[in-house]
Amino acid sequence: MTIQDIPTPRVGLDAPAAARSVGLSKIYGAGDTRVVALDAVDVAFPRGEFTAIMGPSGAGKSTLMHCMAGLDSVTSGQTYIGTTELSSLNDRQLTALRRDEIGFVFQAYNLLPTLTALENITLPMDIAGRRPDQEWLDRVIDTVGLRPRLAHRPSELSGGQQQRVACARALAGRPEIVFADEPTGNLDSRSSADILSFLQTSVRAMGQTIVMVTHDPVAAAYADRVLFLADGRIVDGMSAPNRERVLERMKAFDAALGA
Ligand SMILES: Nc1ncnc2c1ncn2[C@@H]1O[C@H](COP(=O)(O)OP(=O)(O)OP(=O)(O)O)[C@@H](O)[C@H]1O
Repeated sequence: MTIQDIPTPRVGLDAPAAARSVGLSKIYGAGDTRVVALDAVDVAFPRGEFTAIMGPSGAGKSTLMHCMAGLDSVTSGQTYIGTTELSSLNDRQLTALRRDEIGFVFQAYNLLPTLTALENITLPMDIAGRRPDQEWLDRVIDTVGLRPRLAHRPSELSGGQQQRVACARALAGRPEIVFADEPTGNLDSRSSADILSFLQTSVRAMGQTIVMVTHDPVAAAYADRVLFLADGRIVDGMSAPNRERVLERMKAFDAALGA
């Protein structure tokens, strides 16, 4: 595989993207400790699509998500959620945008231990003073299969159930986009499959946009497309992935990088 074979993801205002970046670079440190974590990345995440981001450790996957979500500042370039350019916002506006437009799912579920599952799910809306859309909330709760557990606190739930609460919380406010950083990283295969099916259903049946970082070809196969990152650049892409093709591509990729 050569760099010329690599399809460049389409970036343009004509394609409605839930989020996109233009020339996004992120440099940590300076001098001897300088690390180019992202190197002029152009990427677009179209609405209603489930994108998996893969690549070796240190490739810049988490940095890309954090910059796209306004959790980390960029060194140069622009990031957009919908049509809003994040650097144009002040801190208060950025906090509101993160709360209202973005859902997050992290490996550590970040649930509040004193709240019930339902209270955790609706917490972002409660903080924002927004009433949940009950029909949508019911749909999310039923899709995630948590109705019998809504009154339970996180400590009374299994890891898989806690992650489902985290997913439901991310989706409950109908955000423009959900960023999930290894959402199934520490779950058994059955719980992982449940979570991934739920994320996939939320995209296919409810039109959600999801970006998920994963190391797992099985998880990536639930996505509509996989983007491969290496050394802070998007170096490859794959539509309609399946486990075998993703594994093959990862091997080819390792060989090319090792060459
Ligand atoms: N706060 C920071 N200060 C300095 N360097 C950082 C910081 N955060 C990340 N880096 C560096 O930026 C690069 C990209 O890191 P990032 O966490 O985005 O990679 P990743 O692809 O998510 O890796 P992994 O799969 O191991 O989680 C790495 O070389 C990392 O060491």
